[in-house]
Amino acid sequence: MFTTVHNIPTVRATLVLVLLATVLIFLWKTYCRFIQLGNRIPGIGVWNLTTGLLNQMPKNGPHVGLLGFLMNFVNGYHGAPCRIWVLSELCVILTKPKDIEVVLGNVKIFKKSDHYAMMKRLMGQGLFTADDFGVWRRHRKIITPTLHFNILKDFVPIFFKQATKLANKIKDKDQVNIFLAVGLCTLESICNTAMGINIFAQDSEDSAFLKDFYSVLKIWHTRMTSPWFMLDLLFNLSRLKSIHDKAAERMKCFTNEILQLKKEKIGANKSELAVNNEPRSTAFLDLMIKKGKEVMSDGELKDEIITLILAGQETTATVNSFALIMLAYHQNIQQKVQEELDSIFECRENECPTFEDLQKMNYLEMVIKETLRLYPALPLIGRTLDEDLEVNNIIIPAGSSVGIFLYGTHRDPDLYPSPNDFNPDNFLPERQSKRSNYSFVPFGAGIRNCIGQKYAMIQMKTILSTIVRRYRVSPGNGCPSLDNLQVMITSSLKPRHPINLSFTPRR
Ligand code: HEM
Repeated sequence: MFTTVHNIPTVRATLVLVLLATVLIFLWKTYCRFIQLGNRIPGIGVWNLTTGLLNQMPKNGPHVGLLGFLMNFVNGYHGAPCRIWVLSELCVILTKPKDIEVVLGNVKIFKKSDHYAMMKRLMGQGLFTADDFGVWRRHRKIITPTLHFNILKDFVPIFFKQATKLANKIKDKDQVNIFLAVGLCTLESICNTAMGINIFAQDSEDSAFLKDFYSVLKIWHTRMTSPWFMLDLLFNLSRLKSIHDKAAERMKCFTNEILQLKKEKIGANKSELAVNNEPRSTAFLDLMIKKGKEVMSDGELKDEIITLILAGQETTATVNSFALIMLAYHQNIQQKVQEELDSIFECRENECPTFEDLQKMNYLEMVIKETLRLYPALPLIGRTLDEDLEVNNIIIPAGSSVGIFLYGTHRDPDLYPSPNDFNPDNFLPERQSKRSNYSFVPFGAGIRNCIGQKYAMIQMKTILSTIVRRYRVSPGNGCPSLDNLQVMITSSLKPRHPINLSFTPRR
């Protein structure tokens, strides 16, 4: 009897030890399997994040930094799936349409990869970075109708007003830093349409929201171009973190103020929901408050508005700017765009396009698509796998990240002849129909595809047509030939150096 009582703690300790050993053996076996499967995929390992990665990032050539590294890397494997071990993390890069389809066409692959963590600090559970399927699905259901064609139609005069402001600013300048000028125009457009307010970004660069917005983007840029800051640990110890977090907090407070103002107006039963005397009863925020009263909390609404602003501003600024650069360097293509616009508008000089006018801009649409092919605003998208996945006879183990390098896909010579040349004819209907849907994925694909693609196309057509109707665009100083154009990944795709363009009035 005495012996048995005395032995109980020993038996318990033994059981705990056995359990612990079993768990450890299980984890070890899983990890060994993860490493074995990872090593079966052709590729490289990066064991030294600072100099190891930096040495492999090209400083010269058309694609620099991480973008250049990825281009060289996938070309080395002729587009077949290839892996990079970054310390103990496994990332498999895909570029071929049939491989991309396996990932983006699979509704179960929902989670974004870790490289979205930086954006998640600001966007939280907003659609772009959400990792909770239930929250994402509920929000997507509420937001999708707010981007319906009938609502987007009403945005054309807003885009036109901002494009005209941009066109007027250009008039007085000899050289225009195109990314800066277009970025302010798309920021104002998205604040107008998402929140129903003006931040006067194009009138004065003093707006607090504008400064915080650019401060956040600059820090994202620094993180994407400095491998040591990609590590959360080092970033969190740096001064940049507090600058980032303070700017992000102020942006959230600003959004919250707008939200509360609008809610008060709805509470007071005022039909006019505008702030800043801007009549915008169709802004996304208004629609989400009205529709999602029961289902979206204030925190969720804030995340979604910040998400729409960040996801909608940078991307459209990038594509509009690259499209103008391409037109400047391809005068024959610009001529064709101008002829198309002249035939649509005839003598309606400087009038706002109607929605029907936009539908007739077929050649401009091909120019935009070709720009999206060569310069996709988001060149790399990623997912985390919860389960093993077979791609092209290779097993990618659960726990890995999959990077879809769509910049590489869009420049694959098997899909596009002379892939680095700017040729809108690539999007003639007969050529397009011969390619897989997954050979052109600037807006992603599958359940997490871009919710703003129709918005983007309408906004880009309005802005570009407004500028090209008024001006002949040509290369500015400092970038005499396209051979000097170097692009890189920051938060989105950007030229390495500022690009200036000149604008000569047509009439
Ligand atoms: C030329 C412009 C644009 C491009 C190239 C673009 C590209 C993309 C891509 C590639 C994705 C998928 C990301 C992934 O799979 O991880 C995406 C998602 C998203 N985009 Fe866009 N986008 C553009 C414009 C916009 C605009 C104007 C808005 C909002 C008004 C917007 C809002 C979003 C949102 C909310 C998501 C996340 C959707 C979800 O996960 O449910 N985008 N975009």
